[in-house]
Amino acid sequence: MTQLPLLKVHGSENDFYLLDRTRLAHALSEQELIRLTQQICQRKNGLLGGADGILVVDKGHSASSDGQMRVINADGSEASMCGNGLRTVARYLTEKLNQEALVIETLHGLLHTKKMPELAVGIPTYQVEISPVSFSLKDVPMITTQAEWIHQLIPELSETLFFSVVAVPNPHLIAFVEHQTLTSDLLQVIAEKVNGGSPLFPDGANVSFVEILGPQKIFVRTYERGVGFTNACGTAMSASSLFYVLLQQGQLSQDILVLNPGGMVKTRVHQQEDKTYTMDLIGNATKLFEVTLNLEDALLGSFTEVKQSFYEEDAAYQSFIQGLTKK
Ligand SMILES: N[C@@H](CCC[C@H](N)C(=O)O)C(=O)O
Repeated sequence: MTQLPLLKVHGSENDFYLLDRTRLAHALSEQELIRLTQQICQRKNGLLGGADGILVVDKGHSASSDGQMRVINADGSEASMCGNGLRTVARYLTEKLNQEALVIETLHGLLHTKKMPELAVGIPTYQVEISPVSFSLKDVPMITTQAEWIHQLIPELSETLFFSVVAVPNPHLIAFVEHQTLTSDLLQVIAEKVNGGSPLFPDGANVSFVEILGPQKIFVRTYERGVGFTNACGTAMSASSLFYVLLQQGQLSQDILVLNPGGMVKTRVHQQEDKTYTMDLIGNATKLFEVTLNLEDALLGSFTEVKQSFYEEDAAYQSFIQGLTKK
């Protein structure tokens, strides 16, 4: 019997099982990892309410990294980045290595993370770098003769919404909308087209609607590739902040308050000397519980012999988000 220790975490209630590969006696194969993710993440029949994905922590390959994060979406596909997930991995490695600033290896690069002052009492808070940012449609990919797609109609998706497309480095489609549209079914309809074999988006993409709430204050609702509706998507909130600065009234290098169905984060958009952009994403990194599974059972979708221990810290996050005003 192979024991599998997992830690359940969330960032703005975008929830994950964190799996530290360095703690495993049995090296998981890629097939086992995908199967495990598909089994435990199911919302109905998965492990203790399921999850949006698995964050796999490992030693980094690069000598300048403090560790590595891989992101497996609930459907078993691999994502190049996960902003909310990276905050929780930053916390995990910060506590493990006793080091407040880290460099974490992701599929497309080394990203800086650091422990920050708490957003509110009892809420562990971390800042992560969102980069590299590319407007090139080759990096999304989006199949069209254009090089970039900024604030333009995509008639195959909608006759009225203007979309902007970016890779940060995972792919995002962003549209600024009115409140009524934000809460309508349209986001799901469009995201299902984008992720349902669209010839324009062969790898699918994350799709977000953004409502401007006031100066430096937006609300982002996201339908994630490989997951579906999520409480929050860190890279989507960062991409939305970028277009808020480029297309609306947002200010470079100033805090933007980003509300989402799972709470809030802060972002900052920076332009570097070489004219490229990077974003800071700042928010909670909350531990929910630890659980030990029997791997063979879990691969078959059976979670009857789990051992659990709970953290109490989510209560502080829940009372914090109760007090957030959305307008
Ligand atoms: N929730 C994440 C993004 C996860 C990956 C996404 N589903 C993809 O396939 O690109 C975040 O916080 O950024």
